[in-house]
Amino acid sequence: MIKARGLTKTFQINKFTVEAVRGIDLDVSSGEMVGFLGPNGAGKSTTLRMLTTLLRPTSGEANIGGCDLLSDPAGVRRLIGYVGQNSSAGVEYKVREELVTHARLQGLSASAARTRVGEMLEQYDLAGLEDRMIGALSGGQKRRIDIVMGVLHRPPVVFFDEPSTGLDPQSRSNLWNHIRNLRREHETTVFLTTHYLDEADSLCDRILVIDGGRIVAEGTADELKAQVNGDLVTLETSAPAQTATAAERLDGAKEVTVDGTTVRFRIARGDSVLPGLLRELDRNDVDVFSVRTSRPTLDDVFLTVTGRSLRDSETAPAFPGL
Ligand SMILES: Nc1ncnc2c1ncn2[C@@H]1O[C@H](COP(=O)(O)OP(=O)(O)OP(=O)(O)O)[C@@H](O)[C@H]1O
Repeated sequence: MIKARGLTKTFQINKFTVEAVRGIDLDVSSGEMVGFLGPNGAGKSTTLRMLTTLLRPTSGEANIGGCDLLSDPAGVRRLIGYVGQNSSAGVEYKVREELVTHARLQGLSASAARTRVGEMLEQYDLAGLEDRMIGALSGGQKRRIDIVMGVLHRPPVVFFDEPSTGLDPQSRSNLWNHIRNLRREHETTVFLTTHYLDEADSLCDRILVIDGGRIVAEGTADELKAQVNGDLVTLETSAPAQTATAAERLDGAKEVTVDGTTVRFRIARGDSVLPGLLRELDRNDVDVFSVRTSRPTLDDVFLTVTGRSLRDSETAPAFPGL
């Protein structure tokens, strides 16, 4: 349903060149839900804007449902819905009038537009708000209006750009249910960008990790987690240096780090090696205040494939191409 080969986008700002997207290949099947995960400035929105015909690629090719991005942009637009980062709904309009106008622009007749908007308002828990001004709605309600605007015409492919940014946890989980329903009810293909690992983990069949304009990892959440070697063991002790030395001696222990009183390391089957380590520390009069083992997360995947944590990357340079 979505196919791209060698997609690139280079921006020229004065004498600087920003290589925002550096050759991306994509194959998304019909009905698949794919997450495009990466830190700020990784190239997610630029890729999305190219795939939705909002931005012309510098090179490469792509098609959506068989319609070529460059030679048939109108065909692409008929097949897609796009929910951008910023709301496109007019804040000074009433909910129903804005949505009906939007449905009419999508080619629905006046009566079909009214019927469709009524159904969507029910479905997206917006019934009763028909005559409220959009500007006076809550963040979660506005986000649901954005989604309704993106899917009113029942497109087979919907692109979401960071759908839940700025929402509280309850609104996020509510929004996720609406995104899941799109596939359940209409077999919609969903392609979404996010920097929330839990969002990608919870919603997506497949995750593409993008960093510096390139796809650096790809797979299901489980496949990606399996690339990270071992569980993360975290200990708080009275003698961190001694604890780190003991951890380093364990067969297969990796990435041993000390941070204050906290010692962390990775090892396969962390639960089974801990008793021996704790006995040794006890024999050496080291007090252990707490112990935790955790299975790899998508954050660990990001760290493994890019060498940086996704959170640290929030402060990554704005111009990775330089
Ligand atoms: N119109 C533009 N002109 C110049 N540079 C741009 C433009 N749009 C994006 N960039 C640069 O391209 C790179 C990729 O930006 P992009 O918005 O695609 O990243 P992103 O992964 O979507 O980030 P975020 O999570 O912050 O939205 C960044 O370095 C950004 O500064």
